[in-house]
Amino acid sequence: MAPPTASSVSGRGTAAIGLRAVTKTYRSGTTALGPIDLEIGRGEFVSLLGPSGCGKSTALRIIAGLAAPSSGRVEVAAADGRATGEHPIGFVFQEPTLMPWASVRRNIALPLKLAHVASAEADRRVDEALARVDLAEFADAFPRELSGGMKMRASLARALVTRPEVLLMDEPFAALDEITRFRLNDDLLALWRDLQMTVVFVTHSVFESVYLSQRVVVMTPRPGRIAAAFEIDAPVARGEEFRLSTGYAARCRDVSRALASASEAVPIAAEARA
Ligand SMILES: Nc1ncnc2c1ncn2[C@@H]1O[C@H](COP(=O)(O)OP(=O)(O)OP(=O)(O)O)[C@@H](O)[C@H]1O
Repeated sequence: MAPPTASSVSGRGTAAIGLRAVTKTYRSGTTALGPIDLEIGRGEFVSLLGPSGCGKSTALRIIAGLAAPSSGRVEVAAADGRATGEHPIGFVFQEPTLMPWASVRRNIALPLKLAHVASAEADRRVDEALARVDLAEFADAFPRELSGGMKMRASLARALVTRPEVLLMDEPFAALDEITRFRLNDDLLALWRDLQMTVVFVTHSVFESVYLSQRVVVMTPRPGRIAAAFEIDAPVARGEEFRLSTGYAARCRDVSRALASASEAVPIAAEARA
């Protein structure tokens, strides 16, 4: 596994992430991605939306430095002066991937333990992360004692404990029921505003992408390219009122149409070959 990339994009204004003509072809011969050019501003909330298998996770893994691009360049800006155990990038996966034999507290502390953070400081930061995701009361519980939504909160806390500037989320709420998903959407937006992180959020859901994002990037089927991008020019503070508004419905319709037309743009023969 390649170490996470955190080279500077200084000189590009407020960009946090830059993908320049990035492609990815796996050793199996599958071309998953690109070329993709994408710039994401510091503090921006961007969703990558596309059909299954279009390369969304691949793009996220490349940004995280968990996979290398086959060609092109990836730049992730990171402020200098990080303390031990801090990391510019946090990653939340679709599965909470908690250690079943360890308490919530020990699961969240894991990245700090791996970074040899002193235990008093680690305890302080774990407490802070637990409070942020509203799990303080469950610090000593084991994952099997948590609901799906709580497991995902624990997974989110584990990503926050390293105080990332960029949070990458790969369909984190896809397996949750709708009520829990809505609640976590709102909690995530509150965290994003409070912590002023840059968030890149992968989802299949048009509704979720429009609700959460400042910008929705629509991808084509594999190999994933950018088919369209939509600025969601709604107030940063969203909620039930936004979800029920005609503006929200209209934006969802536009994004949905773009997604459908991006999918139709791929010739059947090319699809069959891919
Ligand atoms: N490690 C790998 N080796 C070979 N092929 C891979 C690997 N990872 C992903 N792929 C292939 O690359 C393509 C894109 O996969 P990726 O997981 O990035 O898509 P996705 O848009 O995130 O899909 P989904 O929405 O279903 O999670 C798929 O065809 C997948 O089979």
